[in-house]
Amino acid sequence: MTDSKPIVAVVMGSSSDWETMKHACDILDRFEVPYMKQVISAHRTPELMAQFAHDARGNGLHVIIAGAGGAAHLPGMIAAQTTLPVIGVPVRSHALSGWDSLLSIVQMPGGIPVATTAVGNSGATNAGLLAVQILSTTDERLVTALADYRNELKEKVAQSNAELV
Ligand SMILES: Nc1c(C(=O)O)ncn1[C@@H]1O[C@H](COP(=O)(O)O)[C@@H](O)[C@H]1O
Repeated sequence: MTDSKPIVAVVMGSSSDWETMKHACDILDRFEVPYMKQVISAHRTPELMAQFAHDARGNGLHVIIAGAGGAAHLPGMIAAQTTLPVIGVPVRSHALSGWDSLLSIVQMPGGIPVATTAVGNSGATNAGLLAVQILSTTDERLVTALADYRNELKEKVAQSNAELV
């Protein structure tokens, strides 16, 4: 994380979600996007969640990434209280392998969107990338950095094909 004022927040329902949510932070680190990370729970800390959501735009945030598992109400409840874009990451649950997390996040009522990713680590990676892509609409440095990232993906595929023969 850089020392600049955070423009992305990565929040999660429990510290047990960190193993997943760190993948979003890895992307933000790579693209040198300043971010904050915090455990906030709609269930366990409802007042903190409401305060965070209400203050988010005024505090300079541009995008919120919210990860939660099980009855994953956190992304939707934050989205209900801010007009910033909210990206929801369904964390894989033990009991139901993340189906519960996914369905809790994805089925938002019309009017209050949450951009929902895939379950688990690659979902968190994509949440980080989607945040960077949103920020890139007003930041040319990120446009170039995203193009470099896509080229690296192509090179990795070419490399894996070279190793197949
Ligand atoms: N889904 C939520 C919310 C919420 O949505 O506000 N708060 C905690 N949790 C989830 O409970 C799971 C188990 O948490 P613990 O490991 O702390 O028992 C975590 O995946 C967390 O995201």
